[in-house]
Parts: sequence; structure tokens; C-alpha cells
Amino acid sequence: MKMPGNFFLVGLMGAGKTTVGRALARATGKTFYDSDHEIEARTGVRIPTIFELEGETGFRARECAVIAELTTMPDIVLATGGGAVLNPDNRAALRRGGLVIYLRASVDDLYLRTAHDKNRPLLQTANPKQRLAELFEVRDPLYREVADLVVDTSRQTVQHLTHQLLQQLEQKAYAHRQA
Ligand SMILES: Nc1ncnc2c1ncn2[C@@H]1O[C@H](COP(=O)(O)OP(=O)(O)OP(=O)(O)O)[C@@H](O)[C@H]1O
Ligand SMILES: O=C(O)C1=C[C@@H](O)[C@@H](O)[C@H](O)C1
Ligand SMILES: [Mg+2]
Repeated sequence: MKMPGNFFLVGLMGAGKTTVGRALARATGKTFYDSDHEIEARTGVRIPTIFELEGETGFRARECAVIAELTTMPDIVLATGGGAVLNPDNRAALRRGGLVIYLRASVDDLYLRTAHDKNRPLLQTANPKQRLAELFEVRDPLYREVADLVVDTSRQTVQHLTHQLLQQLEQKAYAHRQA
């Protein structure tokens, strides 16, 4: 199914940006990028190592450079890192470069989806669920601010979500053509 423009996915860790983004790219024939994977490919190390060596500040600087570059590319689906929206320059670049989709999930679901994975340094704490709740509190307004579309991902399979998302994107494209 061919649709014009770029789709950028935002949301917390475990929202499904990478998983749904890849499926959305396959369904629309767009090229898939993931800002976290891009940073790992460019540095040659995993994200926890970047946090260890350069701190969160160093990681955010790399993230900002990658977002600035990827958001100017044509016909892509981009899964952003969970904290990309913290930087106003990133938010502006996302809004400029394409349609922004916020994948929203409850803290309980986010916790279940991330509990087994050690690759998220911000969740390597004694109480990762509380950490997710704190991040949700701070970031939910930022994801909403930047989003053209908010999708609730709770109790939905990735396949169903992708299908639903495609329908909403088609409707948006149709409404845009009629305007
Ligand atoms: N709607 C869903 N239902 C059930 N499981 C899901 C759903 N979406 C994603 N998952 C699972 O949750 C885990 C995390 O998903 P994913 O890596 O896509 O999240 P993310 O938003 O990219 O996180 P991060 O910001 O850390 O990169 C994966 O194992 C994925 O299969
Ligand atoms: O939510 C966050 O701040 C992060 C999410 C991941 O996608 C990575 O970008 C990194 O682990 C930081
Ligand atoms: Mg991801």
C-alpha cells in the first residue's frame, strides 16, 4: 500500500516503536530506520556502553545528530529512541519531516514488555516499574505535543495494531486530499 511521506514513531521504551515500525515499513514499502540501531551501527557498540562511556548527555548528542539526518530522508519509517522527544530540536525536526505517531501504552504493559531486556540503561534500577511511571509522567505530554496521531497499544497484537494504523493513515491521507 503506497502512501506519501515519512512516518515517525514516538513513545516510551516497550511501546513497540521498533516492532510496529518495521511492520509498517514492510506494509507501505518504505525504508525502515531505528535511531537506536543507527547510533549502535555508527559507534560499533551497544547503547549501554555509550551510556557507560559518555553518560546520557553523550548519548543524547549522538541521538540529536542522527534524528536531524534521518528526518530529512525521503519515504522512510523511523522508530525513534524513547527519549528523543526530550530535545526541542528533535521535536521540531520530527514535526517538520513527517507524520508523527505516538504509540501509547500503560505502565504495566511497558513494564511487562521490557522486563526481560537488559539493553535499556534507564531501566537498570531497583524498581524499573516506578522508573517507567516517572518517565511516563514527564514524557506523555511531550509525545502528545509532537504527535499527529495517538494510538493506544494496550491489549493489541502487533499485527492488529499495524492493520489499524494503516487504516488511520489512509483515512488521514484521504482527508488531506479532500481538503
Ligand atoms: N502491542 C504489543 N503487544 C505485545 N507485545 C508487544 C507489543 N508491541 C511490542 N511488543 C513487544 O515488546 C517488546 C518491546 O518492543 P519494541 O522493542 O518494539 O519497543 P520500543 O518502543 O522500540 O522500545 P525502545 O524505546 O526501548 O527502543 C518486544 O519484545 C515486542 O515484541
Ligand atoms: O527512553 C529512553 O530514554 C531511551 C530509550 C531507548 O530507545 C534508547 O534510546 C535509550 O535506552 C534511552
Ligand atoms: Mg526501539
